[in-house]
Amino acid sequence: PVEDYDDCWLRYEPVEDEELSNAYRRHCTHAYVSEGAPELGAVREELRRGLGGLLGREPHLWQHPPRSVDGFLAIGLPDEMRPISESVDPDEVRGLHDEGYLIRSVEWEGSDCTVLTAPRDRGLVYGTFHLLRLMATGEPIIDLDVVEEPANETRMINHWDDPFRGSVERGYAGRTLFDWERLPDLKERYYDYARLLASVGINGVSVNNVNTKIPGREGANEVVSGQAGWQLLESENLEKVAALASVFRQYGIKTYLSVNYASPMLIGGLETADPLDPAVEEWWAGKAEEVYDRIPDFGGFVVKADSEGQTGPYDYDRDHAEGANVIARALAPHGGRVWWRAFVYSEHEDRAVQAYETFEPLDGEFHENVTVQIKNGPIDFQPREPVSTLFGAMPETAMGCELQITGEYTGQGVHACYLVPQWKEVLEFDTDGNGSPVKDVLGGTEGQGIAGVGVVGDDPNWFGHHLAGANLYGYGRLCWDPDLDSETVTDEWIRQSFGDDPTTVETVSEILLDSWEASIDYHTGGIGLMHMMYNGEAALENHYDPSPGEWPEYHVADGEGIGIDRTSEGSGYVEQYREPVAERYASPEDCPEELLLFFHRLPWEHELADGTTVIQRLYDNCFAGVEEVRRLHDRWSSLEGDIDDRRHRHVAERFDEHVLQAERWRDTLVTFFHEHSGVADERGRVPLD
Ligand SMILES: CO[C@H]1[C@H](O)[C@@H](O)[C@H](O)O[C@@H]1C(=O)O
Repeated sequence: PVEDYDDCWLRYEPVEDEELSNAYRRHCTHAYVSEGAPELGAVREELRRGLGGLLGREPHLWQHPPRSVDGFLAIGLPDEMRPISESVDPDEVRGLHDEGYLIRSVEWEGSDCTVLTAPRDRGLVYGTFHLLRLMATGEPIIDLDVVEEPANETRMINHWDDPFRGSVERGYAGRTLFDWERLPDLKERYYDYARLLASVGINGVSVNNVNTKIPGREGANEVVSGQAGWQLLESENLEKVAALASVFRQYGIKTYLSVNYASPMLIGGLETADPLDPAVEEWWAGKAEEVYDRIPDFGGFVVKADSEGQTGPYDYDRDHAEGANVIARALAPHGGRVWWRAFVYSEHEDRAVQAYETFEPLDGEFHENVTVQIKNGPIDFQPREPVSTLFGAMPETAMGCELQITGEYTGQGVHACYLVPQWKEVLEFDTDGNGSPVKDVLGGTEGQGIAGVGVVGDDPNWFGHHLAGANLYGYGRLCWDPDLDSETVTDEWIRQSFGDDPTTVETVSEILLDSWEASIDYHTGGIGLMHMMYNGEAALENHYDPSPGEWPEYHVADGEGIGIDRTSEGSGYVEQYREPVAERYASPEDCPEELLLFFHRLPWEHELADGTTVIQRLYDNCFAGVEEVRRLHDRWSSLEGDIDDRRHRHVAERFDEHVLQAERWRDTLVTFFHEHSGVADERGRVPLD
């Protein structure tokens, strides 16, 4: 059966502005696309779909540059499209990053020629999407002089899909997109997914959950009925992965696999997975050989080890460098890389200090082809966290920043919560107060980059919530260019997804850009508290509902006050930051208010800079968060009739739920704060009636 699903931001709606569409037709009705690599097939396909939609007729694709037309597109590598490419300096193109591209308007034999060229085929794919994005957002395409290069080498999506169960851990958009039972049979949707990813410059996908064994259900190394994620590495399942890789490859996307650290035992039948055991070394080398025989451009392995029930090198009293390096040695001959997750924590008074204590001492110990994948914050994708101390602490190690695109702690696809402003805050964070922002620590270095926990599922709208699509779009754009501002990225997505009606663009932009701060306010009180969610067995409420009482160690609320002392008097976490960052966080006066109770334990009546007490600020923020959600709800309602009914109604219904759920968070938190502080709200709202 033909699957019916959204085109998302690749809708290519007809250009209504006549003058604009005439200009586009003059330059794009004819296109010369050089032969070359599989990626060129993707380029042709996208030109047909894009120009077909935008201009109402498919482009005339030529095998030779047309001389009988006023204008045309010329797309190809410099050597493959002489003499046209001579109108662009070949050294300039060769000097570009491998994935870079150049789009330049030139005159060629009396015609207006728009040249798209690049050092490698992948750049032509990105350039084609750039050109179509300009047209889909109503931008002129005359006098173009675009030179683009990605800031981050690796721009990856981590799927937390459980292949054989078909579920997606922390997924809120239906079941896994990949039909693992039917693979290697391919579906059209896999190509459309690859198009979406390539259109925002994503060049890596790990296809399965980092929890390759279901924690708690399987003894460390037992095998239970029904296949699990780790089994994708088994020979008979590799053809399924290879099939997906063949789709992604056409769009310049490398395929990665999450593997279980005990694979030598689970799959190889060995007695151990000890990284220093020669038989284990040999096993990984053999397995890597087998994988690359089938997938020559395989990206590598993502590993969650010694974390939340997943086994790891600690089982053999080995450290994480020893653990990662045995796999890295197996991948090195094939150009593969290990993305080794630093999400390691266990019984410790302050969870925040652990990743640094575990990995900082290992700086420089990892092989060159190991990337330590670090979550943006020290806890776990909370609405707002301080930035992980590791980004300023491992100069001799390739690092990756792990962000969460799916909204595990920000409303799980029911609430509208746009995370681009959060990611901007993370990437702009200055690790040493001396101009070393995370984006520069990560950018431009082989093996470094960003990995985002995926958000798609097999829902027709892909994301559960139509507005959640903006998160995947924005993630890709920021990975490519972290200097882009939130407003620009947001505007692009809205125009490509909902058209360019000024009221719609302005309103949806406002809703998206204001949603994150609102989410922080009603989920946390907005001054540094976090991790107050339900964590019980009831899967539906898990991390969705409020339950501050469940986590005393994350707020230590009592009759005296609230907050965690992470200064040198307390857990000492603050000392992991470099000066002068540590000094600023260590002082309650200088610490940014939005992180105050993460670093400091304060009396309820402690006065903040404007004289408001801590408790009153918590009340005010929780109420303000709900007021803001109501306002955004009404803003969306006002767009009825401007946006198609199907999507407008879907989002409107979710906003109804969003308001109710935000009220539940507010009421639970303010009651919890009141019960501990005994301080009533100056505005008479708490205690609640
Ligand atoms: C994949 O497991 C996840 C787990 O669902 C989630 O609650 C937490 O965010 O972190 C884990 C991790 O990042 O490994």
